Amino acid sequence: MKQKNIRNFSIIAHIDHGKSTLADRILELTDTVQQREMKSQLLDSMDLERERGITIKLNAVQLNYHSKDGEDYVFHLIDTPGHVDFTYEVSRSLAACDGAVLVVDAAQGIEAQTLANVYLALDNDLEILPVINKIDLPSARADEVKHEIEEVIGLDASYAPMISAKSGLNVEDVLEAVVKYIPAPKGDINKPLEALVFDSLYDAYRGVIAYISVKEGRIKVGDTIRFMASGAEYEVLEVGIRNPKEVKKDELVCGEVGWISAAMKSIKDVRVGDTITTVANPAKEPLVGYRVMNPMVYCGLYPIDNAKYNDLREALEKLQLNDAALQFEPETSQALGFGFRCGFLGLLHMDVIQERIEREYNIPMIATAPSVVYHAYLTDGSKVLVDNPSLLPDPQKIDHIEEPFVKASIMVPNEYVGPIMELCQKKRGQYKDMIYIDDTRMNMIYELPLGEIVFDFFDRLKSLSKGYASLDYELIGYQTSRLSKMDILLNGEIVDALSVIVHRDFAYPRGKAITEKLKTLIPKHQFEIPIQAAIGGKIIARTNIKSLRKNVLAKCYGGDISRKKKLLEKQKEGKKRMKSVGSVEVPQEAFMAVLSMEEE
Ligand SMILES: Nc1nc2c(ncn2[C@@H]2O[C@H](COP(=O)(O)OP(=O)(O)OP(=O)(O)O)[C@@H](O)[C@H]2O)c(=O)[nH]1
Repeated sequence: MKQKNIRNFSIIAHIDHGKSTLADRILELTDTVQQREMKSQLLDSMDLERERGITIKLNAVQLNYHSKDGEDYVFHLIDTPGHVDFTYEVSRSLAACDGAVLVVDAAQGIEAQTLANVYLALDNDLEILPVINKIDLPSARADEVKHEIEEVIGLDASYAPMISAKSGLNVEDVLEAVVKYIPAPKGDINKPLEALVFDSLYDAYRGVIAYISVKEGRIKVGDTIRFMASGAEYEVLEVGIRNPKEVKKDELVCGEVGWISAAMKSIKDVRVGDTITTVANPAKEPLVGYRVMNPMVYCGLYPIDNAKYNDLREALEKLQLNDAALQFEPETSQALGFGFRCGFLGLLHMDVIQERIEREYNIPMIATAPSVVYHAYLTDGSKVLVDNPSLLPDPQKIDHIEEPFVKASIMVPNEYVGPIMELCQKKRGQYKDMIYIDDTRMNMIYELPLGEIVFDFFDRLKSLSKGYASLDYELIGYQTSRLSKMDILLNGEIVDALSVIVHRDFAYPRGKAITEKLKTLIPKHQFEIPIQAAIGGKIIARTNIKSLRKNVLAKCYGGDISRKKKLLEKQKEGKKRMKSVGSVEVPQEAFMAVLSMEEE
């Protein structure tokens, strides 16, 4: 295929605006494979991949399109992850493209992730092609949304296709616009190889498969390649494309997007954003944009049953094969025993991993509340990174503490601006800017501590705005804050897994809220249990869980032994998720109590 007839693009959108639906329609419209055949082929390869323990990722599909201009085109449709946790991965996937189809819901208009994605696409110098979707909806206001795109983003939307991805209406216009407006890749086949790694996955038989976009030169079977950032060298064993089935080829040349295998053992050698070149004729400079990803959020994962400790380690190791961003190391907690401290890119990443361990590996766990990474500067001049609040050094030794801050952009209908400003203030936000999107909506810009966002910020935002607010954020750096460790004592003993780092101005209300919340979550025992919150040994809040009255079962159910059994059975069921901390049985929810608190 001539390079001028290749088009490499992604679809970008705010969540639920119809990205996947449009991608499905495009797959059907391009004659790569017949619709029915495609489905069965896809399933086949998915089964195979399941057996091998890899997740199917339709991350780069090659499609053939016969355009109305009479020419044949090859499209590479590159998928992007759909969440702010994966901004870096999204940006690398976009870097593999020359253009982006921007899908905007005709009823919802522009939202926070619409803008965030547009900025990422512009950073990568992509041509952006706006598409108005869901024009079949009665609430669609396509012309207004077009106007919004022009006003807020500054794109010419006059030629934007107006489609219904659901019914297929006008979807062909999108393909024609891709041909017309998205530029062909520019590379030179005679230059040294420069191939961008934009994704990877682990295959138990072949090792790591790297997904690449060849920007300059060519890559073929038998080449010895070098990853310019990691320095790893391998001999290429296979190259190919997906259509969506895997198809092997002899080589990939500039402008093409596909995969390579080279018996690569570790995903750490194959970093997203790295540049592949050949050892024989290396490129002088790597492609721009490579970054090492560091986890932003940490939590402890502890098996409820201590005997499952090794199973948990194996599960984490397996997940890590496919997920270079996941980090973990063993840790011990006085309260919870042996477990792992795990690092994640964000809260969604954390939830996904926790869920997979429980569902796919069947290991019931206690997860501690997520924490960000604090920088503690000690009086002796040294600096300690603290990702577990219980390990914050002795206050006497600390000179000051810094915490990560994000720039948050919150898009919200006008009527909710007041309550949301109040929320941001409560969360220690610094107001930066307010941008009018149209007559009805604003984009509020705040700087907020990441530590407050990992608390209940997002849930509060959604409930205050009846679901209408959308949020996007990016890390902007570290700032000094007046922070202290707050310990929680159950029955007089500190429970290390419940320690949190709090701002001193908020310590009292938070201490009160946490103790009250724990009171509702921890079941009654045969004895009274005091719950206390303390900072540096000083108790700042306290409450009690009253003891059970004796013989409560006997009293309620008299001699009815079967009902009593049922009740005990039920309690046992509930206990699965409990961990004995000293003499107190603590349920999983309690460790997350700090996350879901209504303050005051
Ligand atoms: N009425 C109508 N609904 C649509 C249209 N396109 C998509 N939808 C619906 O909108 C919802 C979201 O569509 P998806 O394609 O899953 O959206 P997405 O952007 O891929 O969402 P994520 O995968 O969650 O990021 C689904 O229920 C679709 O059926 C359309 O043209 N008209």
